[in-house]
Amino acid sequence: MNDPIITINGLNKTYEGGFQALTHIDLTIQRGEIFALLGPNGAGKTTLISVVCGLVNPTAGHVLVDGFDNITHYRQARELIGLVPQELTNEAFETVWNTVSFSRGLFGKAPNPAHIEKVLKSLTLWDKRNNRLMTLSGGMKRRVLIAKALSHEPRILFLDEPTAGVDVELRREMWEVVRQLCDNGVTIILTTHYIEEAEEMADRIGVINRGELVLVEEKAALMSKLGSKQLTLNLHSPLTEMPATLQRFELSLAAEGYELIYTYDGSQEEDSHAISELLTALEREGVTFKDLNTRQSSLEDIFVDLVNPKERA
Ligand SMILES: Nc1ncnc2c1ncn2[C@@H]1O[C@H](COP(=O)(O)OP(=O)(O)OP(=O)(O)O)[C@@H](O)[C@H]1O
Repeated sequence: MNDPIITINGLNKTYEGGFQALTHIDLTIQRGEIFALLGPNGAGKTTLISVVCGLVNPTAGHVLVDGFDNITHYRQARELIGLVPQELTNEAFETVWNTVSFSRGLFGKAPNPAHIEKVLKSLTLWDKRNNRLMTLSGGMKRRVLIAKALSHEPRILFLDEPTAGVDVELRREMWEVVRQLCDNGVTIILTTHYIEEAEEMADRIGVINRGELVLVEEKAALMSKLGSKQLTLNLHSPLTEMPATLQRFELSLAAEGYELIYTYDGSQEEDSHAISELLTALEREGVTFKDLNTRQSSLEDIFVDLVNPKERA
């Protein structure tokens, strides 16, 4: 698939005061995908989407939105984008219908009640269309923000931390809404610091840390790399070095020699043979253990390694 809808080239952002929030970001978003931008607090996620949406000026670099430069052709580029901000900023006394219709007007689009109706129905807000926003639950308020962002029929939707601070049920509901939008042909870019959210939702994942994009990969490829497993044996007595007869196995020592760690590809048939061979070799060598456990590496391991490499060293 190579049908870019957003192309970001050499983007830098230094805020007044000298803080560099983005460092040379190159990124292409494909039409129709769900792209998750994953990063810890303060990594630069909001800055990046604000630059792409034309709300913050870059210090250097370019952004093309479906071929339109987002500065020289701001209006055309912006019209293609819907942005769901992080904070709930709704007009408390306004009705759902009026708020969403008004948002459409802000883009200079002629009223289109049929479109507003479709959006409200798709977000199960139709029954609430005459309710004032202050009377809605938190989940409904979030859906109103999405409805506002979709009111002018954008082809790309940015969701900035769509599920920050919401409960599990509402998170699942938001995921479902996002999936449906994607099924309707809207390209989705969401920021999150929940690994689970990126894992659940995204076709591709980009990891941003301290203003740098440190990884961009198809989720499926990333997950297949995560197949590796670790078997940890807690030894009775520590090993100071690896016995020669064990060197053919992929072993390492930890916890001052009290832990023997065997790393293997959990998806292979041969692995089970290798494990029994290892256990036999240990017995011959007189290496005994009091406990053992296995674990599978996760996206979280990769994320922690990328974002904080020293922590796990
Ligand atoms: N207007 C500004 N002036 C100066 N520094 C700013 C400004 N806006 C953001 N920053 C700084 O830029 C860095 C990146 O902020 P940004 O909001 O983009 O991060 P984020 O990844 O979205 O974080 P979070 O997950 O907490 O929302 C932070 O260190 C922040 O303090």
